[in-house]
Amino acid sequence: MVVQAQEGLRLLTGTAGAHRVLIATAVPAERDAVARGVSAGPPGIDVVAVGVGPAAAAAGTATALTRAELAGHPYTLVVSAGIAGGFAAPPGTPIVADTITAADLGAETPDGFVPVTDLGFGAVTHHPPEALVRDLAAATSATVGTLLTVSTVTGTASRAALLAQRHPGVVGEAMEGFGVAEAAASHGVPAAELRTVSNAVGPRDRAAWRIGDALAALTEVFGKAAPVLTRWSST
Ligand SMILES: O=C(O)c1cccc(C(=O)CC[C@H]2O[C@@H](n3cnc4c(=O)[nH]cnc43)[C@H](O)[C@@H]2O)c1
Repeated sequence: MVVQAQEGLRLLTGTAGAHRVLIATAVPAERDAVARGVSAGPPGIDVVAVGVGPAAAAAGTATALTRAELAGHPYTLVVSAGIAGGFAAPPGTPIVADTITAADLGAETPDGFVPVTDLGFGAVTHHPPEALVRDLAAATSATVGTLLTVSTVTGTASRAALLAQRHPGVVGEAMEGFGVAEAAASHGVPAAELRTVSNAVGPRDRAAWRIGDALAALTEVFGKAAPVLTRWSST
């Protein structure tokens, strides 16, 4: 069911209730894959496509959160979802973030990259609730680790190696997680990130992206995750 629509923003499968989950994807194909997965599960989960990149993700997520608050049925949990590049995991693998980090939010200096937090500004990392990460990983068999948010898709082996060295425990990169988490934090709502791998992070080879496999896996993963998300958002 389409609850609300505006340019580039559609909410699906929603019901009004005390506890509601907002899932934010980048593109409509990801939204539809996730919506197929959660449609057989418990009610109270909305899926919205917010656009590609951290800025679009933050704006779209904040808009959906504000609308829900004004309508008197606020969200109690937000999830960034979609496909992702994997650092070691093969295509189709589910990955869940215990750490959501903006990998390129900072300054380049002669001594290397400096995150904005070291410059005295803002945040570069969000930590989803530990119990939620554990429960999602158990339900979906996802690999747990750091999910990076980048504004530029990694396209060389040297950049991939640099990110892996800078972020021990990294499992994947995508382009929205940090924006979604920033919007959630500004509304006092916990955030998580759950994705499936479509490609290896490294030398650019768009023809090797297994988008169909990753989207099919996304549907399966969110079918398993839906009861966890609903249960967790009501505790
Ligand atoms: O072309 C299609 O049919 C299609 C269907 C679904 C999704 C797409 C995308 O291109 C989604 C872009 C989205 O994917 C994330 N992503 C995936 N791999 C990476 C990566 O290696 N590095 C960074 N981001 C990646 C990202 O969140 C994009 O927003 C196309």
